[in-house]
Amino acid sequence: MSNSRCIEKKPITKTELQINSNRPGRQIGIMGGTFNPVHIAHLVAAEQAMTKLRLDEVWFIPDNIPNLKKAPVNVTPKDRATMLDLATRDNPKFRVKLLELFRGGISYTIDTMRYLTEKAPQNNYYLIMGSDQVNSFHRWKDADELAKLVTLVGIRRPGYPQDPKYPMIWVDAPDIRLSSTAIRQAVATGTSIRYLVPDKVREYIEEKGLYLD
Ligand SMILES: Nc1ncnc2c1ncn2[C@@H]1O[C@H](COP(=O)(O)OP(=O)(O)OP(=O)(O)O)[C@@H](O)[C@H]1O
Ligand SMILES: O=C(O)c1ccc[n+]([C@@H]2O[C@H](COP(=O)([O-])O)[C@@H](O)[C@H]2O)c1
Repeated sequence: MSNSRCIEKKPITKTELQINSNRPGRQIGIMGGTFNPVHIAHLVAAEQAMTKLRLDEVWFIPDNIPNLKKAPVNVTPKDRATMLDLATRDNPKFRVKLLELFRGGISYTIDTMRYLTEKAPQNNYYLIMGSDQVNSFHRWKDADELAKLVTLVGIRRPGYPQDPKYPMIWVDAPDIRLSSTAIRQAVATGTSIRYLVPDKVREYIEEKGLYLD
């Protein structure tokens, strides 16, 4: 299978559904993010990539300090990880991995993927990202090496035209115009976030009084 194949906007065909069925090893999707907080677009992107690419699991990996954006304020890494756990618990194929939080410092995806590929070289890794990240991927640390270690998977994100500079697979998923920033702003202004995040995440945000200022 070629990495440069583009399945964007086309109906999924039988061949595409079988895309990974004969690749040896386990097929693991990696969904990295700050998840401040996790919202439904993260979950939809992961589920669509997992089912359409026939992945065995998706591992959600919250970053500690993000490289190219402002570090989260007024929320602890534990809060972000707990919300991720609450959001993914009912899906047996979704896993939360805290290795970037334990590693500390700025989270570079290359460090994570070097570690994972050394630890389990039999696995094939698929780095799932929205088109905002696709467009800035060339600025990531050691992007050339990273693009060789993993298969890059893009999910279209409203407001961010697709402009890939690296070969990748596009997975067609429903457009959801939503961001963690919008969730935080909604809470701060007293607007409902019901249905924008899983109920348990909303309850956690309310109980802990997160994002009120
Ligand atoms: N609405 C969306 N559609 C598709 N992909 C998304 C969407 N929101 C986030 N993603 C993707 O999910 C991953 C993690 O994103 P992140 O945790 O930074 O969320 P965010 O909503 O972009 O946060 P913030 O608003 O705080 O920057 C990234 O690859 C991002 O591109
Ligand atoms: O490794 C890098 O240089 C790098 C630069 C920007 C983003 N990332 C990763 O991309 C994922 C989404 O990032 P963000 O900023 O949208 O939360 C998250 O796992 C980040 O660690 C990684």
